[in-house]
Amino acid sequence: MAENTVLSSGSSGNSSNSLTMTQSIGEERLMVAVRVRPTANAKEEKCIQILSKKSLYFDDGSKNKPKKYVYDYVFDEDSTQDEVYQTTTSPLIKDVLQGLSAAVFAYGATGSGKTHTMLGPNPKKAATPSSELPPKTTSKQGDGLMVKAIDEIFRYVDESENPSDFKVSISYLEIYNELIRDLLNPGSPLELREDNRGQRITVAGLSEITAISRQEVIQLLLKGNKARTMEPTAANQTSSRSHALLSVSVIHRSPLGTKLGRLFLTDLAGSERAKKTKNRGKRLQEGAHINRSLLALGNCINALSGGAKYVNYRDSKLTRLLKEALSGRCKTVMIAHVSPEGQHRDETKNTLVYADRANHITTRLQNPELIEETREFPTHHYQNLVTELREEVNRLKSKMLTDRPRSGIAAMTHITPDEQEKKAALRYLREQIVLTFKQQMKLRRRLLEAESHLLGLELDAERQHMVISHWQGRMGKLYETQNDLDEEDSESEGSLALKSAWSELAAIERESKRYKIVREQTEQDLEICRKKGVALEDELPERISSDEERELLALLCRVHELEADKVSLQADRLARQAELRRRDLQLLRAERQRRLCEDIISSQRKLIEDGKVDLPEELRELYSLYQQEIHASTYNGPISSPRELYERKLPPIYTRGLINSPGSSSSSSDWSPSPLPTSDNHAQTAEDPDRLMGAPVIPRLPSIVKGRSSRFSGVPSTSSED
Ligand SMILES: Nc1ncnc2c1ncn2[C@@H]1O[C@H](COP(=O)(O)OP(=O)(O)OP(=O)(O)O)[C@@H](O)[C@H]1O
Repeated sequence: MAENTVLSSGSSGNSSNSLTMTQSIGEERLMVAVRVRPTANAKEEKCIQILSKKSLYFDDGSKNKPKKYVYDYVFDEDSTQDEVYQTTTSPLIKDVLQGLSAAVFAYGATGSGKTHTMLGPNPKKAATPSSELPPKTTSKQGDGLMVKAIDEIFRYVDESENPSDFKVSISYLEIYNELIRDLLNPGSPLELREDNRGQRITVAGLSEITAISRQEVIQLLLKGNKARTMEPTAANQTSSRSHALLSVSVIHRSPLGTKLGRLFLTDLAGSERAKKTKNRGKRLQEGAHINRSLLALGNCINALSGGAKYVNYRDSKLTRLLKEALSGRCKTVMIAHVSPEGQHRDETKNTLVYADRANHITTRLQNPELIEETREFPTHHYQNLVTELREEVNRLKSKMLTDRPRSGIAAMTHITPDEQEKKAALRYLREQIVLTFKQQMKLRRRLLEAESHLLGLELDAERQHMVISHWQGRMGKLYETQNDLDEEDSESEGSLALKSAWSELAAIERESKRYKIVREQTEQDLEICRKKGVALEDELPERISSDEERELLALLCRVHELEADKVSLQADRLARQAELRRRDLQLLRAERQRRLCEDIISSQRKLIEDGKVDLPEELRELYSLYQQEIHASTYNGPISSPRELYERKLPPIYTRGLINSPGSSSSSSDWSPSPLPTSDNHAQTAEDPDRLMGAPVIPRLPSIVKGRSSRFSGVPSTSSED
């Protein structure tokens, strides 16, 4: 399935990659607000006294004077949801719509009010039901920040000149016991992945659902909240046992380019003390996981606020996901939550200290990114499908549970002709439904295969383009089409390779066209088949009145379940394959760049030696190091200095391609690189320079790519071995 980037502004999860606009527009301090929740017991002694809208006193219960803490904002017990939203989150919405990333996270001990702030007083009813609100109306007072933010984004989009230029999508996940679960499409735990530089964190298979209205997003949010792990504990009747991360992406297309802005809203689970929460067994284990990840977060905050060069984000999934929000290209707000009662003094102190440290963290803001829609594997189609199927399963299951049939024996003893006819009709219906599903499965498989094949063809085409530009570079001439080349009538190695690449390209294009038609046709067939399935399901009896009907529903459930699992597995497999192919291509590019670098170095070397320029020592060393890297196999025995390595042990950098390159009057016979190595290697080297540098032809293809070259019949492969 798709790999959706979470708190990383480097790329969108669904279909976009960042382009080059990464100019920094300055550092931005992480904004910290503290919200004090209302006291449960007014008579109880308090450990917090609010001084102003930015400061408070904390009394640690000792004889020491209360300590003053200053933050960007302090919200007192009477603060409203609206006030908190307007101050902390609303200013970020404009940035997100301009293409920036922003994050808000709620921090605090268990029961301190994080979920209340993020989701409202009743998280499982996340928002005022949409039916009660006209489409353009803002959320109600009690709604949490998540709903209010979504509301504002859609208000902006709806009021813009061209609402269709915007695309809003969301993903919602929870981290429970160090496992990542998709809240919009609950299933097995998802994997975290990061690119090879550890910069971009993605969640493989996380659904990212595009929504067209506020109502739709809020429905999704509600669905996610229902799926979230919440349990009563002694400290909080509705304790969130997981960290929840909602990501809202806004893509804005304009004549100037496409911008991607993202808002990340995080409701962290609360830190807790086993003694206080009186948790046992499963709850205790959850608490341990929660505390461990929050400890990791605390360590990151400590390191970042202290200006540490190295910050360890790897200790928990939470910190890996929050990395971008804490240190990356993101405007970030932390809302720390505290309870004012004296009995929560220790937790409150911890939170205030963390919040104080977080106040010193800075993030690097960047100009809005222009993004380019790239050829990501199109998994959203499958994710939606899986979601639909799972919803259907739930609907059918709940129908089976609520509708009790008459006893089977009773039904058997009194079968009337009318009932017999009904049974036969039901059997027929069952056969038809199964048949339609089989057909749908077949079509979906064909569609997936067509998508995968098309993706492979695109990569093949890119490979051929690389081959073409490689040879064009070597021959010093641009051939726009194969015709240009035909006119030349040359039989040189380069011309032949170019001709072959152009003809492969033409074959790939033909094949792509053919598969696009197949894909279109399959999509149409699938739609017809799907409608037929829906019509058949409509014929199902309204209420279950017999065991046969119950069995039929059970069968349907099973078919849907199998289908959902299958589609999700297939999509996952194809996405992985696509990723492997993409990596193959990256390897090819790197290899090609390496060869170009070798050519450049050889060329410069030749100039230096022809001109009898005395080499500076550093350059000699660099040559030696370079040669040692590339030709480690030619190294034979210890050496005392880099100079010796350069002069005595290693052959020169020298390629046949260079000699034949345009603009070079030299040939292998008239340029004898000097100083030549004195070792035995040299004899071989002079005779066969390609032994050293590899043949200056088409880059070597990794085996996976090679294996796929027979994708279309009659077209020769162009790997280096050809
Ligand atoms: N500002 C507030 N106004 C009114 N009620 C609040 C406020 N903050 C919290 N509460 C109430 O206190 C209770 C605990 O709050 P909440 O569930 O939000 O805590 P939490 O920090 O998310 O806890 P946990 O980490 O255990 O999930 C809830 O019943 C909530 O409605």
